[in-house]
Amino acid sequence: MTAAAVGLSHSPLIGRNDPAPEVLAAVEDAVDTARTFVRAFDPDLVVLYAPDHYNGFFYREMPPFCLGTDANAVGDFGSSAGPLPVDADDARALARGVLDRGVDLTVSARMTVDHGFVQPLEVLFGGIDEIPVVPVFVNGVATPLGPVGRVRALGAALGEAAAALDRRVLFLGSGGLSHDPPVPVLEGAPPRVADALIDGHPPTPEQRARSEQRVLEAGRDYAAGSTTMTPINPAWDNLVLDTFKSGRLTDVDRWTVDWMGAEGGGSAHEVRTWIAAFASLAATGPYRMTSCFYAPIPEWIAGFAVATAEQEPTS
Ligand SMILES: O=C(O)/C=C/c1cccc(O)c1O
Ligand SMILES: [Fe+2]
Repeated sequence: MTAAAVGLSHSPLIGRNDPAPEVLAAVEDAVDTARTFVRAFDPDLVVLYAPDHYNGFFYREMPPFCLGTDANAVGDFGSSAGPLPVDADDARALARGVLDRGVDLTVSARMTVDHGFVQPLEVLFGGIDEIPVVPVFVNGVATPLGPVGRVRALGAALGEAAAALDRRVLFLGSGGLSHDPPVPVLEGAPPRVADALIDGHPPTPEQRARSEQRVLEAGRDYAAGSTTMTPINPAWDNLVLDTFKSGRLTDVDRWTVDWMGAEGGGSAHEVRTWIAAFASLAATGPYRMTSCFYAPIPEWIAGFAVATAEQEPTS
């Protein structure tokens, strides 16, 4: 088995509320580097760790992690809708492997996913149906959140399980780093919002348009410096990236949920997907980061990063 990892921030505001042309050009360069890396690695399976934004997972049952043996994208914010090409046999084998290693994993035979899963597939592969995937939801939005060390344990267990497959596996983490978009919060929500967060009534097109407009306006406020949300925190983002670069992944076991939220805002927990992806790669042997780009991009409400990593060659 051969493995590599990519971490990639997502934002539904890409293409809708863009930063200055020179920032956009730097992002495009970095994403191009990641695309070239992925093309050269030539994966035949992507294990995709991503969060959800109350499109597929709700408080009626909110698992910390969930692996899909089948998945369908809702098409929020203009992202692609429809089925993901899930490799169900590999998905089942990986689920068994994770459970055998003592990590309690929920399995879904009909997972619903949103832009968190779709955007990295579109950006790196040109669409959602270009490569077999195993989608793994990692809750990074809905509190309460469990210990960060359990996310590392999930990633490590899945990496060990993947090592038994005769595959070229790309572990892909979607989200982060510091950012605080207006994602609804159950605690203190008015009854209509609370019902939607618990039961997940599919929004009408008008409701979806209104909530997407709210995110767009939040991006404009962020860029104008008039936001009341937690600002992007480049110092914290660089600490997080340095942790992945150094390979000292056990450091994350000391990261608390409160500390992450205070430093990086309500959606900084999306970086859990990166932790899982790098822990999976680390479980296959020593790795090295081959590229790492970072820019604070308030227009996208994103401490935006893209990083690639490969296994150290064995001598
Ligand atoms: O409202 C949502 O569903 C999410 C918005 C968002 C905005 C910026 C960065 C992100 O990671 C997001 O998910
Ligand atoms: Fe997100």
